Amino acid sequence: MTRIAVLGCGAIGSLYAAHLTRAPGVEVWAVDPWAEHIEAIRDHGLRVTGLAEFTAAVHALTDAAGLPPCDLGIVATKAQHTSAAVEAARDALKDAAVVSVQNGIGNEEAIAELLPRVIRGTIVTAGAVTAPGTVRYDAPGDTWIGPFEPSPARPDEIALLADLLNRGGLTTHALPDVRGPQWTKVVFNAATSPLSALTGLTVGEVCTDHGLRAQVLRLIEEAESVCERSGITLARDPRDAVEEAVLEAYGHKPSMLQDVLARRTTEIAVLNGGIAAEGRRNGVPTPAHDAMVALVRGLERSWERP
Ligand SMILES: NC(=O)C1=CN([C@@H]2O[C@H](COP(=O)(O)OP(=O)(O)OC[C@H]3O[C@@H](n4cnc5c(N)ncnc54)[C@H](OP(=O)(O)O)[C@@H]3O)[C@@H](O)[C@H]2O)C=CC1
Ligand SMILES: CC(C)(CO)C(=O)C(=O)O
Repeated sequence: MTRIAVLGCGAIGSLYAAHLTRAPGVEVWAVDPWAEHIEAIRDHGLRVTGLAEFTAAVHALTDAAGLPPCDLGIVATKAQHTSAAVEAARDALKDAAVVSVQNGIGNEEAIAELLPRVIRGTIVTAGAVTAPGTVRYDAPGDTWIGPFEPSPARPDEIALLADLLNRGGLTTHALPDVRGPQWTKVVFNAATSPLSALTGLTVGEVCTDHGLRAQVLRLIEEAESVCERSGITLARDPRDAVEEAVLEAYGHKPSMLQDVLARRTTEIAVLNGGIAAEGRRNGVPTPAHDAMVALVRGLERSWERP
C-alpha cells in the first residue's frame, strides 16, 4: 500500500487526491484548513464533476498533525502557503518524496528547506472547487515530474508517483529534467493570468481580445529573453499553449482570477515576479512583467481599505 498526503485540498489538490484513489493500492490523505470542505469529504466523499464524474473516498483532515507517516506527498496549496503547509506535515513526510504541483518558481526550494527528497512538478490540469466536497474538472492536461536537482527524490519514487497518477487517470510524464515544461507553464501563466485577474475575463477571452492578446505576446517575448539568457530551453512555444487554452479552456477562470474574486493574495510574486527576478539576476529588463506585478499588487492593496 502506498500512502499519499495531499497538502491543500482546493481545486488542484482535490483533483489529484480524487484521481489517486483510483490507482490500486493507494490510500490518500488530504489536509486543508477549510472545515466545511473537509467535513463534506469525510461525510460524503470527494465528488468530481465536469470532465470526469465520480466520488472518491479520501481521508480528510483540517490539521496535518493527524497525518500518518506517508510515502509520497503532493503540495497543492497556493505558493504563499507552501512553507506553512509543509512545516505542519513535516513529521508525516520526513521519509516521503514530495512533489509540488503548483504554479510558479520557487516552490521546490521552499519544500527542500524542510524535507530531504523533492520532486519538481508542473501541471496543466485545471479545475475549481464549486461547493464543499465538490471539485469541477475543467480542462485536461498532462503532469510532468522529475528530480528537484539540489535535493532529488529517488528515481524509483518518481517512477512510482508517475505510475500511480497515470493509473489514476492523470497523464503523467517522468523526465530527468522538468525545468523546460515548468518554465513553459510559468511563461504561459505569467502572460495570461494577471491579465485575467485584472480584467475579470476568462483565459479564452483574454487570449482572443485584440488589445489584450498584444500584451500576452509582449509578456511572452520578454519572458523568452529571460529564459534565453538563463539557458532555460522551453519545452514548447508558449504561443501554442495560448492557442490550446483558447480551444480547451476558453471559459476557465485562471486561479489568479479566482483569488482576486475571493480577495485573496495572489501568486503574482512567483509568476511575473519570478520571471522578473530571474531577469534581474542576468541583466535582462522585464518592464512588462514588472508592470503586471505592480498592477496586481496595487489591486491587492486596494482591498486593505476599510
Ligand atoms: N486552479 C487551477 O485550475 C490551477 C491551479 N494551479 C496551481 O495549483 C496550486 C493550487 O491552486 P488551487 O488548487 O487553484 O488553489 P485553491 O485556493 O483552490 O486551493 C488551495 C488550498 O490550500 C489551502 N491551504 C492554505 N494554507 C494551507 C496550509 N497551510 N495547509 C494546507 N492547506 C492550505 C487553501 O485554504 P484557504 O482557502 O483556507 O487558504 C485552499 O483550500 C497553485 O499554485 C495554482 O497556481 C495550477 C494549474 C491550474
Ligand atoms: C489552468 C491554468 C493554465 C489557467 O490559466 C492555470 O494554470 C491556472 O488556472 O492557474
